[in-house]
Amino acid sequence: MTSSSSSSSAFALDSFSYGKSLVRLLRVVRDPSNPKKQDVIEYTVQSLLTGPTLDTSYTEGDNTLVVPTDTQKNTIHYFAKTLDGPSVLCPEKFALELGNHFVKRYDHVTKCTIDVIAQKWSRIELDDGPHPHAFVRDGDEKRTVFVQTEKARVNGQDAVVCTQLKGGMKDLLVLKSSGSAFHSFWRDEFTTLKAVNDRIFSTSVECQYNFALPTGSLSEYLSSPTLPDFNAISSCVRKHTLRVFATHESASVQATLYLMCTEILGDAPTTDALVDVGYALPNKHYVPINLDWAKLDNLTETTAEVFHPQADPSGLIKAVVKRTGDGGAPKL
Ligand SMILES: O=c1[nH]c(=O)c2[nH]c(=O)[nH]c2[nH]1
Repeated sequence: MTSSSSSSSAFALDSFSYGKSLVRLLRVVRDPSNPKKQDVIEYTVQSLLTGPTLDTSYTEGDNTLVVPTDTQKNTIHYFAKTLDGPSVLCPEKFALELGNHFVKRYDHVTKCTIDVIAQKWSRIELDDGPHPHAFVRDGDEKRTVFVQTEKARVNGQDAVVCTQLKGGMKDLLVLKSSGSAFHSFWRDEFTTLKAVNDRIFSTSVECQYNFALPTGSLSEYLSSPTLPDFNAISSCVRKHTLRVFATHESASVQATLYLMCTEILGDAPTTDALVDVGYALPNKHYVPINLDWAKLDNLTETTAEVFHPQADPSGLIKAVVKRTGDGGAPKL
């Protein structure tokens, strides 16, 4: 059936949002007392707006209320330029400022989501200390932020509130060549996997954590002295992730993942602002290469030295751990 012959009453617009993705920017922040001492951040930002009266932009081609995606991109650039150093250098604060703006500025925009991906630019360390304005991309790892903001009534007043606030990281590639086992698993007629006491464990860490949501308006939260130290929490998550990965005598990816989460949540007070921590860990397989043809033993746990990195398939182990007292059985 062509669209012209179908009845429009058979359809209802169910959900919609629109905005700009892949808005890339680099911001330089100069130290006022020494302009050659600088910080940089490089962000890839996405904004998505929605609101009930925007439905006619889809159903009737009515653009009257459409804040163009180009305007959203300009706004992201404007905030990157005008926010002070501490706000722009922290991706959570940057995302919250944008989410607050889009919902506050436009009466008909009732909800907004902001995604920020922060690239890694580390200061170059020289023999005589850190360089004031030279940086190195020392890894693919990125810091991630997801913010959702909405219109609401707070203490009888119109306000913008934050309904989701997530930090995280992704693309942190790690490998350990020992200290990882996998045995005693379920066996049936489909099983060919051999149990191992020692194997290579490699994963590209993706981690996401939910911050406790502000109870009042977002404007109040952003100017509050008790705002969490988002940068310190990010460093803390990274530190525990790497420490647990390196030191845990791993029974499985699952067991290491769970320990990472509990170690992070247990690191009070640094992480008291977190309500949960979750990971998605691909198990990137390395398979010993058969060198029997050369009469070289390379296939046992103790003799395997040359491995084939497998592009695919990989395992994928995911879980979220929250503090107890939140109630409820695990969501499967
Ligand atoms: O740590 C692991 N967990 C699994 O669930 C699994 N499954 C598998 O084949 N290898 C592994 N390794």
